Amino acid sequence: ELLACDRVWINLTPATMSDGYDLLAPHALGVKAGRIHALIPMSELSGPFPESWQDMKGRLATPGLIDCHSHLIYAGSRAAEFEQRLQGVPYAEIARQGGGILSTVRATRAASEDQLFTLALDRLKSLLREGVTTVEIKSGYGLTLEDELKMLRVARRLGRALPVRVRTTLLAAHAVPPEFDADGWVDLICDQLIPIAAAEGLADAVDVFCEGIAFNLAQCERVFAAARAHGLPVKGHMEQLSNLGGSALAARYRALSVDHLEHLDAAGITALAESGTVAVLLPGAFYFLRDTNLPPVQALREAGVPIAVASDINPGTSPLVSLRLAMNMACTLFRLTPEEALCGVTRHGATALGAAGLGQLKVGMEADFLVWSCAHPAELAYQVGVDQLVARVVKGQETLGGLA
Ligand SMILES: O=C(O)CC[C@@H]1NC(=O)NC1=O
Ligand SMILES: [Fe+3]
Repeated sequence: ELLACDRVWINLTPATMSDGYDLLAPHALGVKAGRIHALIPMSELSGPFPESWQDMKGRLATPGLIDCHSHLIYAGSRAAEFEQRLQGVPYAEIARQGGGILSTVRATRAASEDQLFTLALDRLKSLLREGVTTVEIKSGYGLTLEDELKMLRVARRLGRALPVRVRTTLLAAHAVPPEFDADGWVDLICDQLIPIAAAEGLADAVDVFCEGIAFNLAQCERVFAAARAHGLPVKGHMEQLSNLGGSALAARYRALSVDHLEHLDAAGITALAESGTVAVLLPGAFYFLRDTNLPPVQALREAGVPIAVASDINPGTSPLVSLRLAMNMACTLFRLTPEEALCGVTRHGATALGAAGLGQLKVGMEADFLVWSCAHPAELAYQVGVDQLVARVVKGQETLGGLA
């Protein structure tokens, strides 16, 4: 089996993530045509081994990390309003002064595709260096037909430029642009933007911000129905600041995921358990907003709802460009275990993107895996800011060299 492989790594200690860590004894891992072709215990092999088989000396191996929720592409900065907020200026006042999402919208509309690409590239490289091999990137700062499509094109271009899988999400229902009222903007999303994005293959999913300051249940349902009509799966920013019943609506549309969930209730949890929708926790926004209303983690566990963790990188509520920091916060703030946090950025992160072949070390899965210098997988959520990657393999190709 191993002799048939394009490339072989030996003496790996795999955390397969197929059921919790599922930490195995040392194995050999063989890759063929970008997929895991063999995963064999070293105890079943006897040397001498071919020179080309790379000896990883017993080091920990995990699936590539999956950041299933980011707003990585944007121009401008919200640092000034961060400073104002810390000085006690209320959100409403900042919004009245033109701050908030719409200030990022103005800067993103004014930026060219090239400028947005260059700005996002550095953020994306930071994620890749800490082990992210798949990232979801949303639109949502253009808020015109052309600028939303521009953002999705930049996302697709990022996936071609770097050794990473990019999943794109149309989040035009992120905020109401100044030129429309909410219903008028939802009309354009449903009648023009979703059809074009689907026809041009620019969007892998459609997302909404279901909130009092954004779009109501009826408007979100119109967007979901239009997405379904064009064969696109849906997801939603749900129950972040209040409970409009967004998660139950998303479950009715068999959404891939619902995200944030600080105000999720029992009815929503029951609906998610029935639909198989993933609960994506975004501790970066909770932390940065100094929120105190915790998502119902224990109730989600008891209902068997899969829990994922993501960065929610965005300039307003989570300017924290690190998935491992999000893992650490999911443990320290939301009391996930390190094992749940790692599952949340591998197997469950893959499910939140509908990416069946990703997120586990198993024969037949995509050959996206990482080799670490740390001894135990719990360290990945425990420690932040230390470069511990020894190898980063995407589609069976070693990629760390290209990220220097
Ligand atoms: O403030 C921003 O720029 C985005 C806020 C961000 N978007 C969303 O739907 N929820 C959030 O916290
Ligand atoms: Fe978000």
